[in-house]
Amino acid sequence: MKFAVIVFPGSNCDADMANALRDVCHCAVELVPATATTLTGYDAVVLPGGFSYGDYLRSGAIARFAPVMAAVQAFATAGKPVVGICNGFQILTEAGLLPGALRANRSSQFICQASRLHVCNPHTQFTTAYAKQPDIQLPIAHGEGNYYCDAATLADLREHQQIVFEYVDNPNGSVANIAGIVNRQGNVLGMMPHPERAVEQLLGSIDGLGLFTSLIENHREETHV
Ligand SMILES: NC(=O)CC[C@H](N)C(=O)O
Repeated sequence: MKFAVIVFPGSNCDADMANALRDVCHCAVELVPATATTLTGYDAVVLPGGFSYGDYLRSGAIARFAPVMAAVQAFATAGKPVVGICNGFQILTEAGLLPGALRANRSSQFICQASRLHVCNPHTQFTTAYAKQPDIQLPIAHGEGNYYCDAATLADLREHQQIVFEYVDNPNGSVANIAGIVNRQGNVLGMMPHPERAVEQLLGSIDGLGLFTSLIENHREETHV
C-alpha cells in the first residue's frame, strides 16, 4: 500500500507520519509537496499535523487553497482514503471535505497532553482494529481543536454514524466531545489526536497503531494483495 503524506509549508508531523507508515507499518510512503497537482499512483493520502502557512487567518484556512487540494478533492471523490490528523483535520473542514469547523480551544490555551478517547464507530475502514479495544489513549497538541457544528449537522453525523472518536474528558470544548469524524461516504477521516505519535512503546503508547493497521488490512482485503 502506497501513501502520500502531503507537506504544506509549516507542516511538522510529516516525518512522524512517514515513520509510522514506513518504519513501523512497512508501507511505501512519499512526502508530496503542497504544490503537487496530481496524486496518481497512491492508495491513500494523509494530511499531517502542523501549522500550515503559520496558522494565519485560521488553521487550515490558507492551506485549503494550496494546489494539491484540488487533487485531494478528486482523490476523495473517487472514494479513496484520505486521513487528516490535527492540522490535516482543520484543512479538511476548511476545504469542505468534512463538515463543521475547528475553533480555538475553550481555554484559549494550546493543549499538549495525553487524551483518553472512546472509539464510537469501529466499523469504518480506519477503525476496525479497535473493535475489541474501544477505549484508547492518544496525544493531543493543538490550539484550535474545539470542534464545532450546528445542531442539524450534529444530528446528521449521529444518524450516519460519522462520529468516530469521542474525548472521555473533553479537553477543548468540542461539541458532543467529538475528536474525530468521517464523511458520509466513510472514506475521509479527520481527527485532532495524533495516532502517529503512539505507534511504538518507546513513545509511551501503541494505541495509535490500530488506525494504520485497520486501513492497511482493509485495503489488502479490498484489493486482494
Ligand atoms: N499539532 C498540530 O497539528 C497543531 C494544530 C494546529 N495548527 C493548532 O494548533 O490548532
